[in-house]
Amino acid sequence: MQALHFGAGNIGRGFIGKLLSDAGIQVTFADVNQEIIDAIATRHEYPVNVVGEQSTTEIVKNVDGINSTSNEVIDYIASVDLLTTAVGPQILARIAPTIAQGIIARHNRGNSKPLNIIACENMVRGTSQFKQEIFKALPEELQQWTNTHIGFVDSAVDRIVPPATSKTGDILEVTVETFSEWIVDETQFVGIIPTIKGMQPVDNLMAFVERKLFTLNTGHAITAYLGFYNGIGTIRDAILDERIRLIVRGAMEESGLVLIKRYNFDEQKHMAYIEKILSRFENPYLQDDTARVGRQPIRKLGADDRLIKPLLGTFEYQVKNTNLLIGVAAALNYRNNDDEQAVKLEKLITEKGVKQAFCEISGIDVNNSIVMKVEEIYTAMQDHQFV
Ligand SMILES: NC(=O)c1ccc[n+]([C@@H]2O[C@H](COP(=O)([O-])OP(=O)(O)OC[C@H]3O[C@@H](n4cnc5c(N)ncnc54)[C@H](O)[C@@H]3O)[C@@H](O)[C@H]2O)c1
Ligand SMILES: O=P(O)(O)OC[C@@H](O)[C@@H](O)[C@H](O)[C@H](O)CO
Repeated sequence: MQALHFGAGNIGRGFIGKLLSDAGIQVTFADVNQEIIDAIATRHEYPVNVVGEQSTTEIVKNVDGINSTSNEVIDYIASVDLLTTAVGPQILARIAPTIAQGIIARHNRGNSKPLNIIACENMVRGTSQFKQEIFKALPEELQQWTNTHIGFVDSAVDRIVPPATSKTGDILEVTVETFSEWIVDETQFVGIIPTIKGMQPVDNLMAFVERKLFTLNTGHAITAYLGFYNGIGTIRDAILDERIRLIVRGAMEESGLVLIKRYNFDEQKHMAYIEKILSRFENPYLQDDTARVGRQPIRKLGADDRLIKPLLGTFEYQVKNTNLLIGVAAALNYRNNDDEQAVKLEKLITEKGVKQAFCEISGIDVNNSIVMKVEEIYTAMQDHQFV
């Protein structure tokens, strides 16, 4: 089996590429970072440090690399069996026209073998959104053929992989936590579902996507924003601060009650899931900066993302939301001149006021009672009358 993976970054090398390669699949990475691609194409292998109480270094072998803007990519798409991505949600629309060209080439070459596409991004049904972008660039007469021969498989991915500095200066070396979870929607594959150790097919993906995004990522983001607010640089140090931990746990419990009601999760198991996540944030073997986890605050304040979607759920199911509201206000308080979206957020708040800025970003109606509460907490934080 052959796979083309877009994005040779942390998750690409440290998680998805590794699982595929471990399963005996020939993986080619496509990336815009020429230095990384050259290194992969020259060495055909790289080390992954799996760190925890028992740390190991594993070598991912038999991999290749190509520049994602080269024409060669089209040939790959025309022939591979699996196409995966871990590029970031904002990049999917950018690479969609290339995928469409590859599909056209696949069709024109008479390749009717199944191809499955899986976007491994922190998004709700990211592959389905990717499909829409790909279809915008496909001629109408090819759409039916594409629906028959190509599976667009949604997934949930969970493994904390921050950028790490290699002691030997190896630009391909990546450091990952021991935990990993890759869940895919078994109902969306075309052809036989490949057996890949560590990839779990399920028939109720939405429950898994929301459980992960609205627990781990909700808690992670709030840890990052409250950490930043308190001048703390790493997720571990932030979550070890008792005041922050209380709010983060509280926010995960609030979103948890929504999830329990929505998906009928077992309450005890869900609370254990939250505790496990808190211990993962504390991982002493990883250095994860609050700036990485807080990156792109406008995306994170979006209607379908980790802060607003669970907050709206608390109204739907009539559960408490004090801590989620603090998380949202902390996100609005995030300032980082190295983060394009943080700069844009600050500008929007300065120009329009926090209320208007928040409503524009989150899609929440200005008359919704949430808005006033968020504004109150935001202002208290601005006046340093907060944790
Ligand atoms: N790092 C984590 O802990 C983690 C865990 C789960 C999910 N994710 C998700 O995985 C995705 C990737 O995150 P990451 O942390 O690996 O980011 P990253 O920045 O380390 O990797 C992204 C890679 O995509 C490449 N890229 C950018 N534009 C491209 C293009 N046009 N074509 C090909 N490659 C391109 C970049 O050069 C980079 O190598 C995100 O959606 C993130 O939310 C990350
Ligand atoms: O990648 P983002 O920006 O959507 O979110 C930042 C982190 O919360 C995220 O990368 C986690 O580390 C990851 O989702 C763990 O599985």
